[in-house]
Amino acid sequence: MIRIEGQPVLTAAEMRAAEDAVIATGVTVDTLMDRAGTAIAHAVRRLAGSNAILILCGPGNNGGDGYVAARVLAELGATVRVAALSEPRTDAASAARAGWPGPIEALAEAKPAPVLVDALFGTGLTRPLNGTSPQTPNTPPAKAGAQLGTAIDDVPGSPNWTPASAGEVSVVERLHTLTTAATLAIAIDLPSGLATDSGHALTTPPVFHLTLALGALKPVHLLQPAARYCGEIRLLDIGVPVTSQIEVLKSPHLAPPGPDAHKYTRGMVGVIAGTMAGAADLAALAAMRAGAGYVTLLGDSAGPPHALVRAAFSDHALANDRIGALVIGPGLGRDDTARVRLDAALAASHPLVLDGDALRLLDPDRIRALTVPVILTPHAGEFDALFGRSADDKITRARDAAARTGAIVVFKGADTVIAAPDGRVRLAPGASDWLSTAGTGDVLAGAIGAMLAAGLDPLAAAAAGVWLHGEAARRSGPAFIADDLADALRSARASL
Ligand SMILES: NC(=O)C1=CN([C@@H]2O[C@H](COP(=O)(O)OP(=O)(O)OC[C@H]3O[C@@H](n4cnc5c(N)ncnc54)[C@H](O)[C@@H]3O)[C@@H](O)[C@H]2O)[C@@H](O)CC1
Ligand SMILES: Nc1ncnc2c1ncn2[C@@H]1O[C@H](COP(=O)(O)OP(=O)(O)O)[C@@H](O)[C@H]1O
Ligand SMILES: [K+]
Repeated sequence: MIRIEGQPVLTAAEMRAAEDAVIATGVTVDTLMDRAGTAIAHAVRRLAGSNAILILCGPGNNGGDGYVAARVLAELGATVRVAALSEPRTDAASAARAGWPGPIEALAEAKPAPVLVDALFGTGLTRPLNGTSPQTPNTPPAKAGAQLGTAIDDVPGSPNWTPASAGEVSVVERLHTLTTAATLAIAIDLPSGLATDSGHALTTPPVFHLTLALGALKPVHLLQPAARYCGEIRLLDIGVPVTSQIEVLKSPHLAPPGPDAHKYTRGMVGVIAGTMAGAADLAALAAMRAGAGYVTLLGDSAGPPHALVRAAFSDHALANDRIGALVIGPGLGRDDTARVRLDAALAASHPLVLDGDALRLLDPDRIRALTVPVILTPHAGEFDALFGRSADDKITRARDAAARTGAIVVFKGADTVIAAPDGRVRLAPGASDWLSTAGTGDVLAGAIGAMLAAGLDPLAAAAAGVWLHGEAARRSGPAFIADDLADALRSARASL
């Protein structure tokens, strides 16, 4: 089981193409399935210990993986049962089923086991399991068992399919019941019911403890709301080479200061204050705690820390050519003073982190015209205001916005997506939900400013800032405030 940091992320079609490329070299689908099932069996064996295992197998190759895993688990001495939704519909899955020597129970009647393995549907699922229309994006997890529908013997989308009537047992209901009854619930490739590429739930699955991704991570493992059904995610190698412009965020390489360092070599950050001084203070504090050598706050502000160099806002102060990054937007306001300060900041030729109100005062064309490196850090509301609303997935939207503006776009949220104009993307694995408190975005802007001023290239700076921010939140536990988060950047940095 491989940890996910830094791993490439592939869409369902890209994964199929990667598999096809291997198949074109003479490796059979059955061999790939055998590798997947064997890797699953060894992972499940390690996790399950001596507990009994129930594997639910669907009609496609995800189900095929389940049959192979069952056979190998039995060979390893595990207590394992298999329950099937229907007959296999692919040759490879049929062969895998034929290789399972034990009985096959009907899903409708299967009794729970302490360890539940969901091999019902994987990347092939394109329709809701219950035949209803897809859920709206970003619907939070519903209560287990909330979506009912598919009859065991009828497969949605098939000519004979009809919605379940009273008395019939639905696939989704069985999946919820058996998963909830298990002490360990493991999804194969992805929880059945989720769409692979968009992060949407086609049908609400139960929440799993662990998902074993086969061959590569997929967007479903990182985008919300899908990611929160996956639990912990581990990758299994199935011998299929994969590359992608999209990667999971990984811990940055940040060198500590050397003996020849001084405050300016570590990076000078300018933070421009506005109507809400606290927000700029937080960004400045965060830049300091993330490791900047010198942070100056331009505008009205008071109070600690004493290490923060405060100065009145002026074109002269802005012209300091030691400034390696300018952060503008947190608490800036949208009044005439804000506009004047923003104009001056854009004219000052320093690399820019544009956040909060600065994003409300700008349009994509004006950002595109800038000749300095630019990092945008919109939350969903700011993103919609700047780029318009869209039904596209979050990766596509962030990429399009980066291409349109020529800037690095950090599209924030519980699933932060970082996109570069050349198409490279970094996906942050689920950060603490306690980040949903005022001021944490200001802290992120400051942390990214510190990374940019330290000389990292803009994509690396954005990625390092998001990583430090997420790690600081993890270390802060529950109910922290943005001030605590800024302070915790220090221990996040120390952990590297
Ligand atoms: N292609 C390959 O070479 C490999 C694929 N692997 C596995 O194969 C999976 C993908 O296999 P498949 O493409 O067969 O897809 P799935 O196993 O996800 O199942 C899709 C099957 O269900 C049907 N279906 C789609 N939507 C449905 C719905 N709403 N209700 C009922 N049936 C529905 C489809 O017609 C198809 O028969 C991966 O997730 C992975 O687990 C692995 O075995 C590794 C090798
Ligand atoms: N539920 C959540 N889980 C993880 N991270 C979150 C969640 N909600 C918000 N965040 C993160 O917290 C920060 C909030 O930023 P923002 O909305 O700009 O807040 P503010 O303007 O109050 O500073 C972003 O970095 C975002 O990615
Ligand atoms: K599955």
